[in-house]
Amino acid sequence: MKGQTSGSYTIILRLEIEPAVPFIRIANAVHETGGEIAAVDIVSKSKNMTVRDITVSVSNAENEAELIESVSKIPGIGVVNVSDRTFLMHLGGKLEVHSKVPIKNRDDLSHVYTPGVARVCMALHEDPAKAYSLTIKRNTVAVVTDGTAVLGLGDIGPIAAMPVMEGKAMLFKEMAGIDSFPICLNTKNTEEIIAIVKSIAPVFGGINLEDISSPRCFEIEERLKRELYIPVFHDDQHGTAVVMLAGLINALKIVGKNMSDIKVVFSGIGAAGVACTKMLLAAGVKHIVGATRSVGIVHRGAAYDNPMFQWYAQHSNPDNVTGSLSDAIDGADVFIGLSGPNVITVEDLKKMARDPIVFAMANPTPEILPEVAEPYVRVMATGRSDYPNQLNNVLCFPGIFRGALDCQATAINEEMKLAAAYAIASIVGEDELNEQYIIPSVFNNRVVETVRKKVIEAAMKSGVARKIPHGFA
Ligand SMILES: NC(=O)c1ccc[n+]([C@@H]2O[C@H](COP(=O)([O-])OP(=O)(O)OC[C@H]3O[C@@H](n4cnc5c(N)ncnc54)[C@H](O)[C@@H]3O)[C@@H](O)[C@H]2O)c1
Ligand SMILES: O=C(O)C[C@H](O)C(=O)O
Ligand SMILES: [Mg+2]
Repeated sequence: MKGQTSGSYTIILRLEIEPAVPFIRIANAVHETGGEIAAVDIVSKSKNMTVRDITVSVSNAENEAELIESVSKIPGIGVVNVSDRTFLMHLGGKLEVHSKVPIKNRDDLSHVYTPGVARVCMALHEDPAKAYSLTIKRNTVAVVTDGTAVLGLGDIGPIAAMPVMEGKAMLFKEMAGIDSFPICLNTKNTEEIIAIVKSIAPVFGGINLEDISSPRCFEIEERLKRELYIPVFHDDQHGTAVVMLAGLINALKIVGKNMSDIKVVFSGIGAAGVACTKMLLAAGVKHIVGATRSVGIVHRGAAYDNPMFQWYAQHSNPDNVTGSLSDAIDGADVFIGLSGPNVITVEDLKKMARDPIVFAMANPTPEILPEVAEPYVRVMATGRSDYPNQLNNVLCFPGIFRGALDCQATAINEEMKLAAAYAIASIVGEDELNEQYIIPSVFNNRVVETVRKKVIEAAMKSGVARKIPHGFA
């Protein structure tokens, strides 16, 4: 099946090629099945045979199978092996632990371990606050999941969640120098998760909850925030809301509309959808309508099992309309997707108000693909790195935790989140802003530093900072 290829789905075909076979035969077979050749390398060459590695971008698994079959049918070609670049990058996992102090001799050992270590233990026993200077606590964050809402893949369990959590830990380190590691829990029980996180908290300077499904995620976070004295932050709620608001602040400048006048439609009222709705209400949006696959448009008068839907009905949908997502989208200025793949169509987009803004943020497959939506929208964004305007919580969590850890904040509060959103939005200058550039790149090295600075200022102002970092008065 032909489709849009993606840099994130790349296979390497190792081929034995007889001398009589012209390379164009292979190139044609790849092209005709919708693949794109990214690189060609020679592995070995003899009189009778050349072995080459052909790196090809494909669109999906079906496309991959079709392409391999087509190439293997060419007379004089043997497919030796097919490897997947993404899988290769996961071999052995993506993280390891390094020690900061060399242990070369007995003397070193006697300081970092028995007997010297005992004196440090007793100093901490007398004053546990010294953990911030004498242990890894001040720079270490736990990435905690139960594997119930992994990206848009749903409840795939704690083991299958590992690659995402290792990825988050890598991003903490690479972007903000924060040490973190994945804690994937084999329980979905709210009380058990709360108890486990509280029990492991002594090691950590902060807790990043990740991919825990709603509505359990709301209670887990609320309770941990109340019962722990370190920042607890559910990334899918607040990281997403911060980045979405940053993107919307800039997108509205392009279309010349105000927060207070727009109608925003949400697909997905889970962790991310609810937090983004709360963020927009705080930013002055008055007309929000939310819909989910299970209950359609959430409205007053209906009885919902999910307590968050009751809250949502009270705080949205001013005209109390009923129906499906497709009904909700009529006349909307902004669509925000935090649900699942391909839930809206071009027909839905055609019903939107002038200059539609579409944030299709479900991962890995958005609510509508940019190449399908683009002719009908003014500003398009997704959560992915292979399209312009990547609205992904990675723009927030490294910087917001960097700031919180550096001032030893007891919490990450509303003021800090709002400050982070405006900080991210401000990185795109007025002269740079355009439909394809509403949000800075994840690789823009000003993001983490700008967010950190604004978050520390907000933490100090709102009274949650326990330490004033250098350069802040
Ligand atoms: N871009 C980002 O930074 C970012 C951040 C967080 C979440 N997300 C994406 O948002 C989505 C929801 O995440 P969450 O943490 O809120 O999960 P969640 O489990 O808390 O909520 C999921 C919500 O989406 C709805 N939904 C799920 N699949 C659907 C489908 N196929 N069609 C219609 N509705 C569907 C559910 O009914 C529910 O309301 C995921 O796809 C996730 O990848 C993106
Ligand atoms: O992991 C991501 O890419 C973003 C977000 O946390 C998600 O769950 O989709
Ligand atoms: Mg997530």
